[in-house]
Amino acid sequence: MCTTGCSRVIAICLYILAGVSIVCNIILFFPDFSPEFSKNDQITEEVKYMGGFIGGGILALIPAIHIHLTSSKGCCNNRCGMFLSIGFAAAGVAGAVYSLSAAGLGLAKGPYCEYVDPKTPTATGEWIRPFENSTGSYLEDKKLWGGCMKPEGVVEFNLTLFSILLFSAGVQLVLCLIQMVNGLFGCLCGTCAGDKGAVESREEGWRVQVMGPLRYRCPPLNIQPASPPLVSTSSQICRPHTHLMFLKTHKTASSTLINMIYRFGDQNELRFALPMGYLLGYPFEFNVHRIKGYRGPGGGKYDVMANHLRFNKAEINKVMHGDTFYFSILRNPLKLAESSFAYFRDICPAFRKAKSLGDFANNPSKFYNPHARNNHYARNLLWFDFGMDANVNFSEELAHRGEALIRKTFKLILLTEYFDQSMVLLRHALCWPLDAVVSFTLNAAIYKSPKDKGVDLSLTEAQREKLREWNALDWHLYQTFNRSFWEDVRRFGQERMDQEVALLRTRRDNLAHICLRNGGKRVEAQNIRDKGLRPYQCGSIRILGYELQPDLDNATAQICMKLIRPEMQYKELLDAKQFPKALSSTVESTTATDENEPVRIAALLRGSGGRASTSSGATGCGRASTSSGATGGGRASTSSGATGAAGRLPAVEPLVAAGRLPAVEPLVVEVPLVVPGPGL
Ligand SMILES: Nc1ncnc2c1ncn2[C@@H]1O[C@H](COP(=O)(O)OS(=O)(=O)O)[C@@H](OP(=O)(O)O)[C@H]1O
Repeated sequence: MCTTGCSRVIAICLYILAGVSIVCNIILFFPDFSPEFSKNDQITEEVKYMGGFIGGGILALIPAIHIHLTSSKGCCNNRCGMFLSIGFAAAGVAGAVYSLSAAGLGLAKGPYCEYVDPKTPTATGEWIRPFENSTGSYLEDKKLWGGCMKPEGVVEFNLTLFSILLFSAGVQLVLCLIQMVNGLFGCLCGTCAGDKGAVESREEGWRVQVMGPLRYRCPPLNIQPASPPLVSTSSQICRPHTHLMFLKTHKTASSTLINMIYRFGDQNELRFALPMGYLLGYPFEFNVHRIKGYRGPGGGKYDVMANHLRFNKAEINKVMHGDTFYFSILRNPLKLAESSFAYFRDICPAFRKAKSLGDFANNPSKFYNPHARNNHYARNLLWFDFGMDANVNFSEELAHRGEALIRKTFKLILLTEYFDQSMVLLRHALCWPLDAVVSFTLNAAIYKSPKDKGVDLSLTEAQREKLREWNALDWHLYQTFNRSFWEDVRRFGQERMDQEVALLRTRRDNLAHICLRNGGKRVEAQNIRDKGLRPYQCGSIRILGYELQPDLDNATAQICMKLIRPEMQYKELLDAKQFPKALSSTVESTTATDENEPVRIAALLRGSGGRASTSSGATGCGRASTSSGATGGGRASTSSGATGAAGRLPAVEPLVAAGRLPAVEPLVVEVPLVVPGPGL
């Protein structure tokens, strides 16, 4: 029997015994079943102590109720409930001892009665406790009992009821002691329900258990967390997550990540919350009306939300499933500032006014107007993307509050600098196959090339420090989530992590060898022959892409294309798939452009060589709305004939089957998705 079952048996026994004790104690007030003797104060002190009522009754009932709750679904069927049951059981022990003592004394001293000594039957009776000093020996000599004239049969009455009380208090004592041990086991080892009943969150190392209107605080116990582990073990059976919300933070490798998410969703027919253009209302806080085709509360939930948006939990909740897995990625704010400075320089006034990143770092406030449009790219950009006010002064309290808010919702925070380790954690958290998280670095820029005049990103140590201070809220997030990240890695196992990272890298090398020209050397957009594979260019910075190996057969080309298809083209492909009738003109007519989004993608998709013109009045690199220039609703054509038509493209298995790619052991998947296997 497990701890829960044991609790149930104990609770039921305690209920019965408490009831018996209360009834016996009450009856003891009425010898000869008459109220007369109580009225005349002709009952013993032991009855008046009410050991059976208070000790064996009330003090046993309270633990019984709690112990019962630990055994049934609800508030207390968890480690915390079990821990508390130890205290309740201790109260039960105290009650039982009290009842036991009162009953023992009552038995030993005998009843109060009108007594006539049997040796002198003619004498008149007097109200005394005739056996008070007999230390219980009167119980063996029944002849003495006859001396008690009134109340009639009081010795038997006394004997029976106190014996019952004595017995039940003894059993209660044993039961409560057992529950103390059982509670300790339940607390250390978990209940049969595996703590499912509790709604738990972490707060300063204390676990808070919400129990209806009550809140229990349990001391931190040095035991494994009761919640399921973040990562699965290789032998664990798990079910792939298909409800995802990825907060696509800026300049953090989020385009590489979204490629994986697109691939997986595409492969498994997931429903995406797609933007009308390329942003879900960014930089304004997310609002459900930014989702293309949103039909109101009855329009059903989305499986995946991943495009750039400013986080707004309440709105996101309206359209995402309750079990959605929230995750995001952070980057060292200094590296992020370099990337952001280079990429957003043309649209962010604070950056534009500065001669170099170092110049900006020397005195950011000189260049920064918090009210100017697009200046959010210049300060605490991560904090801003998470939906918080990035312009407030740093304080420890604020930083911790922001951190706590993020922790409350986001199950996993990845790090750009440890991208491969992040992918291992992610794939285990999501129960995805290895191939679903193999990727090539997308959206990478080349700076400091002689051609990139004007983008000087060099920093002195003092300037670095100033930038850290300027982005203090982001710096706090990065540091704290960096710590948790490595705690997760430690829990996962460093050796296991190293093995999986090596496997992931080998897989990437294999795929690069098969798929990519020059073994995966990155190429400037205008040199990519297949115009559909040219990445979007922003401002004066060069964003690199890849070329496919020439002479790939059609099936292989289609597999490989998915890995390097730039974000916008992939989004258009998914859009065309999800809104089949909304090809070209229809898409265009139903698409409202975000106020802040420039219209530049058309040139890209038409294949103008990558660098989008800003002459259309476009104000920035915010990923424009689609246009009729999107070939076939965004179906980027390729020179190799892999058209990327809307519909499912083959996964990597054909490459494995053909012996070109080694097989890898997948996680054991409990329920296969629509299409089992790697999500390429
Ligand atoms: N796998 C991997 N590992 C490490 N770094 C990577 C990876 N993939 C992309 N990147 C770098 O991420 C930067 C682009 O970030 P985003 O794609 O998030 O940018 S965007 O906000 O969507 O425009 C960009 O950084 P910079 O080159 O410094 O600008 C990319 O090089």
